[in-house]
Amino acid sequence: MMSSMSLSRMLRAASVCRTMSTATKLTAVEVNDKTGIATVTLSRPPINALNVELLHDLYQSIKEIENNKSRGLILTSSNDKVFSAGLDINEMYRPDKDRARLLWTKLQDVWLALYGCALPTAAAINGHAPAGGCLLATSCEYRVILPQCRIGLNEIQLGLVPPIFCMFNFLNVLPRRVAERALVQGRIFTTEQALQIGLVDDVASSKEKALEKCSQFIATFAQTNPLARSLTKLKFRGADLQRFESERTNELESFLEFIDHPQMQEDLGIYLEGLKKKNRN
Ligand SMILES: CCCCC/C=C/C(=O)SCCNC(=O)CCNC(=O)[C@H](O)C(C)(C)COP(=O)(O)OP(=O)(O)OC[C@H]1O[C@@H](n2cnc3c(N)ncnc32)[C@H](O)[C@@H]1OP(=O)(O)O
Repeated sequence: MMSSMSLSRMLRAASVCRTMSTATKLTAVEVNDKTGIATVTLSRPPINALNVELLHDLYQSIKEIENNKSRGLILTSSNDKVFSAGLDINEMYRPDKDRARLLWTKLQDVWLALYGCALPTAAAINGHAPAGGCLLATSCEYRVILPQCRIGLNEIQLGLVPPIFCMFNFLNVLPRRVAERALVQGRIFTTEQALQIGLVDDVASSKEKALEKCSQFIATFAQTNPLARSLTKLKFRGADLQRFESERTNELESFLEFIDHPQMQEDLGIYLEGLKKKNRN
């Protein structure tokens, strides 16, 4: 039976949170009317693998939140073990070429929207965040992770060359030599290691506490002029955004060329089979 305590807590929560009108299917957007902070929840079971549709919905959600002048954006996952498994490998293995083009373009759009977002952004990393999952988290300004998670940019272990925006994200949060070594080794870090090197800012014992810490980070800007804040952020990130724009077409073509290569297809097939075999054994 529900206690009166939990019922009143639910009623309180219901009165301050509203779902955004155009919330889409694979991302749920909830705005807290008291704080003005919007939470975007990745909701593509089982592991939030980033396919064309999830990337599309995520892009729409970020833009909608930015246009609605929320006070900040928190990114999290509906899965209690996985924040995001990164790009959906099925979109790259024996791909439909038009769809692969769309996948990469949408990944670029999401990076641009999140990395260049005018609002304060934070990630409540409530599960593993390999590859594209880590990319999303490190596009934000602040990260809180849960215990026993794994996070990192392991693209190189799949034979994929990390795109330039992976480099920008790592250079933005890690010392240069740590960033370079992590990328060339395709390192996946434990929660403790991620905290120690500064890949994440804090650790929380539950998703709720992680969300709370993210809200507290965003609240530190309550007295700051929002325009001055966003222009300062863009001054820091502007050179990366400009370089990205000048290389985005080349990066798209190299990605398509890369995944078209027979050896690459063989490697991706083996990797995917390895992931599936793990569950059969
Ligand atoms: C050209 C440069 C590109 C750079 C940009 C980004 C690239 C990428 O993101 S590449 C993707 C790299 N991702 C990974 O290497 C992650 C692989 N997955 C895992 O490590 C784990 O699945 C996990 C830690 C994310 C979750 O572990 P667990 O909770 O134990 O879940 P399972 O491993 O049992 O997975 C469930 C189910 O999902 C399939 N799967 C996992 N990851 C992916 C994926 N990225 N794409 C597609 N499918 C994936 C896995 O095979 C299982 O399938 P079934 O056995 O059929 O249930």
